[in-house]
Amino acid sequence: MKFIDYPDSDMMMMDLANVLAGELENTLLTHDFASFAVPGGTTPGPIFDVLCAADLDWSRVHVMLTDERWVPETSDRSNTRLLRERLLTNRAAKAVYVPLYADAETPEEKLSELSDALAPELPISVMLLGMGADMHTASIFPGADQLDHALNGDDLLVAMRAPGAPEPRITLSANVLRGAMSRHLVIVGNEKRAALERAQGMLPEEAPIAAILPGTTVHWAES
Ligand SMILES: O=C1O[C@H](COP(=O)(O)O)[C@@H](O)[C@H](O)[C@H]1O
Repeated sequence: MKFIDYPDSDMMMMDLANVLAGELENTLLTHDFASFAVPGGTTPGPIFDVLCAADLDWSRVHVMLTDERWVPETSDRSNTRLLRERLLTNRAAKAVYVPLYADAETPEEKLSELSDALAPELPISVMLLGMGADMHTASIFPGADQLDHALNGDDLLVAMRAPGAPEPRITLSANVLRGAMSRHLVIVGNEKRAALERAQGMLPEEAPIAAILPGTTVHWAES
């Protein structure tokens, strides 16, 4: 794991957006398309605001979420909504979007359909992850009903429910996350830094982020 400590989060978001744009550009030099996985939640919005204006051939960038909350796009909790409002806009409006949500009561009903659409996009070319203070990443939560399946199974996508998540989730499995050619984790604040430090001495069953850390570049700013 490589750890980069930034003077402030504005600088971090700007720098990281440029790093991600550079990696996508490099991928497009040698591949027909680049697959790009990003988190939802409260952290990545400012990165998306910069990245969406990057001068890239976005029509060859396939954007997907690392995980989704099983709520319609009209909900404030929808990660898809965040993406549409802040990443898939400006120049990046030309990107191909690979959904992790479809209209159904439960994620299980759409798992096989969404997995089939995801398979041709793998391995992920460039990935950005987030992390909660409880050490979950994507939607792989400590205490989740399908934790072992998400950490150790071969499926691409896993549907799960967890005490720390107010709604059902769908998440890329640890296997898919670890397969990404380039892996970045972005976190802000001392609470998450301390959680990350603790996670390094823990099993993935207690601290799911630990399953993805080897080979990942961590970007951190205090505030
Ligand atoms: O629920 C989620 O949480 C994590 C962390 O979110 P943050 O608000 O603490 O940045 C996020 O990475 C994940 O995509 C999201 O669904």
